[in-house]
Amino acid sequence: MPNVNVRGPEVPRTIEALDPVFTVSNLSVFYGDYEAVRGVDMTIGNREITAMIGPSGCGKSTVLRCFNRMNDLIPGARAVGEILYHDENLYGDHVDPIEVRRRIGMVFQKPNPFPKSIYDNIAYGPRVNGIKGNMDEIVEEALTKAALWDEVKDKIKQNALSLSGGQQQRLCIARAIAVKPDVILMDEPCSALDPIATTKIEDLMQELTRDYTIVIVTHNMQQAARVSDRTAFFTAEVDGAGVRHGRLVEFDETSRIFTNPTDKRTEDYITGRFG
Ligand SMILES: Nc1ncnc2c1ncn2[C@@H]1O[C@H](COP(=O)(O)OP(=O)(O)OP(=O)(O)O)[C@@H](O)[C@H]1O
Repeated sequence: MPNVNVRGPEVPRTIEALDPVFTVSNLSVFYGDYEAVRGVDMTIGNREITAMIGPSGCGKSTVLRCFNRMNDLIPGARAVGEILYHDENLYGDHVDPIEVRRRIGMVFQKPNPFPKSIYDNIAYGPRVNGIKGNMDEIVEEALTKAALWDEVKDKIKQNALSLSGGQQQRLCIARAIAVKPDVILMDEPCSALDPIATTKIEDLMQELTRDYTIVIVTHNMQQAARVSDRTAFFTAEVDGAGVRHGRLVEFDETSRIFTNPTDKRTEDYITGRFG
């Protein structure tokens, strides 16, 4: 079991990350010459929910996108440092980013179903990935796991855009599940949803954590406190030249981050004094 230094500046502490899926070491991410995030060390535990919180622009989404190499698709974006995925270098020469994105799915802030039937939204990924099996069963299983089957089973050929926002987001989660991922990344998945739809997604996350590892970026601290096992608090620091860089301030079990954080900046943020 590797021990990971937690970036708790004055009093560095260590936590033991059980069975890490990702081990991030000294990760910096650039957009062109701009170093958006600097020197991140963290581990993502298997079948855990890890939340990334912090004020706007501190690099949460940037780091999240490194976990499935989505930043590769942004011209000029570059990750430096190391991310191990199950002990393998995620950015190694032999690694296929398409396969990475199948294993490590992503759900975005705004539900983005294809303008196709509910059925075809789910079936698309398995088809293009050559997943074998009875497609009807694959579709039903994914929708069931995403807690949507009962609501849509009678209108499976209907256009997905006819669903409510919350249903569309669960459809996007079902779509991610259908290609049999290992990890699901979620970038503010509830920010466009009402409280009831948000609760459904949060309940769903708790269910999904039995089978999947989840990393979520959220602006909602209560959400991080409610759903996650570990929390990473990021902030932006201004360097001598006046340039802002995202930094990971503190990473620990969620209960500790919210009750007894090590760093004053974390405390100020979670108590609402900052951000
Ligand atoms: N595609 C891009 N090109 C250039 N700069 C970018 C790009 N995406 C993000 N940045 C910059 O990187 C920094 C971190 O942005 P990022 O979106 O990761 O932060 P965040 O913490 O997720 O913010 P928010 O909470 O507002 O979504 C910001 O200064 C942002 O302007």
